Amino acid sequence: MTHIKIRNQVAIPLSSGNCVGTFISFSGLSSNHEHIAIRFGSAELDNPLVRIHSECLTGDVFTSQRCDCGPQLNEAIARLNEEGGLLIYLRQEGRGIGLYAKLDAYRLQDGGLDTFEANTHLNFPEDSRDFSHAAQMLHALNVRRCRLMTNNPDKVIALKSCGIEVDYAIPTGVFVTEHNRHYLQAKVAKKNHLIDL
Ligand SMILES: Nc1nc2c(ncn2[C@@H]2O[C@H](COP(=O)(O)OP(=O)(O)OP(=O)(O)O)[C@@H](O)[C@H]2O)c(=O)[nH]1
Ligand SMILES: [Zn+2]
Repeated sequence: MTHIKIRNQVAIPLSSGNCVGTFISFSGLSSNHEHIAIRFGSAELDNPLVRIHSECLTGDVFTSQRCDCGPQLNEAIARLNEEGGLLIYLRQEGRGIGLYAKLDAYRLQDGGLDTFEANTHLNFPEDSRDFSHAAQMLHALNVRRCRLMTNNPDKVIALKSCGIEVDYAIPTGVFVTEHNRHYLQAKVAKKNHLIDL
């Protein structure tokens, strides 16, 4: 594994959750993206609560109802602030295909394809994300074991294959709207997400 180190740590007050997050940048990441870790409270490093969240500009910033990213991010920040822990925010927008391609995929979804079919129709894998960067960041933070907030079994498998033990997975809330029901159903049907719809 590449040798990665903490580059800088800066405390930033956040209105969401009315808390302070310490934003941690890294040097030596084997990625061109500026992935970031945010530490809340006095996160113990033995077995911390961790949320690994992939960037979703439309959902995280603009409150898009097409997905569940915004509510999941807010839920994670609130819980991490309460209990202490780490948010690993990966800049792999659109499951790794980028924002423009995600918008192309949305158009195809409006024509009837599901969220995974739209990706393959555009000649992308169903999910291009690489969670090894999250594992590298956790290693640099001296975390070898964590309690992961996720419904996605692939994240647990990916972390374990990179030497991070997942003590147990904590399900996130289920945030269904009339606009994201089809998106959530596809995650359950095709990627075994543990969401009770
Ligand atoms: N290609 C594509 N990406 C999408 C679509 N909807 C949301 N996304 C992206 O999916 C990713 C969602 O990431 P997460 O919430 O971390 O992960 P998850 O796989 O849903 O798993 P959880 O840990 O259970 O939330 C973000 O990068 C979004 O931009 C879509 O329709 N097409
Ligand atoms: Zn989203």
